[in-house]
Amino acid sequence: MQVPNEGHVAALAFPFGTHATPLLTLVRRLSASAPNLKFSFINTSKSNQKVFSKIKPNDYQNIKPFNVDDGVPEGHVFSGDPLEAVELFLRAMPENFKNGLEGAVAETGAKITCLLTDAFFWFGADMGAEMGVPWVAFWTAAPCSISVHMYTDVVRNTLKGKEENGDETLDFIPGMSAIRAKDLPAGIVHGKLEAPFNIMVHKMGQTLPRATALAINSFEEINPTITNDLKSKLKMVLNIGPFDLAWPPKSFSDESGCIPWLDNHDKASVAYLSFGSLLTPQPNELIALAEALETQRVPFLWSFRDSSKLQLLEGFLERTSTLGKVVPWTPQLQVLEHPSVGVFITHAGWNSVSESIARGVPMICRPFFADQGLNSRLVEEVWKIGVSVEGGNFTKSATTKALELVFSSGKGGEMRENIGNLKQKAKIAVGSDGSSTKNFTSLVKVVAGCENA
Ligand SMILES: O=c1ccn([C@@H]2O[C@H](COP(=O)(O)OP(=O)(O)O[C@H]3O[C@H](CO)[C@@H](O)[C@H](O)[C@H]3O)[C@@H](O)[C@H]2O)c(=O)[nH]1
Repeated sequence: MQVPNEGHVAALAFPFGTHATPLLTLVRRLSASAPNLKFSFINTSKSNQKVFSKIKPNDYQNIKPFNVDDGVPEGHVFSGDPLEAVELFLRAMPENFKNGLEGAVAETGAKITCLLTDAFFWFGADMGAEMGVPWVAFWTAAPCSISVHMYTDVVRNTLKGKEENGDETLDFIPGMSAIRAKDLPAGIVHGKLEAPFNIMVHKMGQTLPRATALAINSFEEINPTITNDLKSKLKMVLNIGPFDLAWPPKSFSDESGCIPWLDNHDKASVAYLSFGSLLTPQPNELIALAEALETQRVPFLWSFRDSSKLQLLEGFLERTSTLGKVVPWTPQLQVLEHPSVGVFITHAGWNSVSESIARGVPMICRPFFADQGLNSRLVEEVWKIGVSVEGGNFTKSATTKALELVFSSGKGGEMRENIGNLKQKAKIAVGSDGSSTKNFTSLVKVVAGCENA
């Protein structure tokens, strides 16, 4: 493919959760495929520091980070509500990004030729149109979750007056017959529909048909019906993942010694626990989870990010010091790759689910918010590669039951077989002739402005 000598791609990042990291991964891959193009990565200073600190300067030579206002007023004291920082940022949008774009143009001396944004940023459609450049939206989660945001009005109209216990299924949407109203993210039929975040994702669903392309960190074969339906509604749908299989990181750090610890365990015997970059379960759930692990004598490796809550596990930590290992952060990809890991106890954030699929590890899901309920339902009911904790939260009995199911029942064997098959499909998708590889080539053409080349 001939890539033009000029071009300046501006990437606009959502600075919360695991959003900016996959966008930067994508930008790095694009810049490796189109080294003649300039890339500006526009994000808050805090998030830029975090995501760029994980990579070496050599790995982003033609990518320049630019900082934008995070919307936090001077001297602001946070209340402790995790959504507060998000809402302040949403209020600062899109003006902060407009300033960021101006700064990127002024400093590089190159006008923008393509706008690549987190799909949340519905205003990318107008910005792209004003600049006369393509708007490429990037969805960091599964095809299923973008689909529910596209169908929000249909779901609201169809379920109006019917929603009693949340068991109504979305069988009126292609590929969604297993999804129940109660699996949906808040803001579609339940929760505060007028909350700023929910307004943003609603607008996103309405605006995406204007995007030149939608790139997704997934692969077509995982939900072909949903992907085909999206293709019928959008100009170009490009599943280009799973990223961690397509472009595995070159190195990793294991400061807490997780891998040597796993080396000392039997095949498929360990439960790995992590709840992503944002969450820690409530104290009663942490205690119930710990009790189940201890009683079942399941060796465990626990990524426990909020050290202030560790005191809740006093006693347990001492009693289980030879059974388990609790660390502040793990090299998750390498952990899931390790043959000793037999199950992943997860909040079902999309990156975690996708990484577990790509490494063939069945899951026990305890979803909290956003797309996590949908992902858990897909894991349990559609792909049959794991189970959700009964009753929706960790109790000792529900966790014990889930552990027994995965480790000691025939169903656990079926889950391992099913996830092995899905893993193979993922590998084929990112192989030289696979669907994700071909889609990525199409994306490079769009971003480089030579989609007809
Ligand atoms: O000890 C750890 C814990 C996590 N991770 C990594 O952190 C990421 C966590 O991502 P994810 O599982 O998606 O969780 P969140 O950080 O909670 O992700 C937010 O963003 C996701 C993508 O949009 C959504 O699916 C989630 O619901 C939302 O909470 C993964 O890549 C993990 O490999 C580590 O490397 N080590």
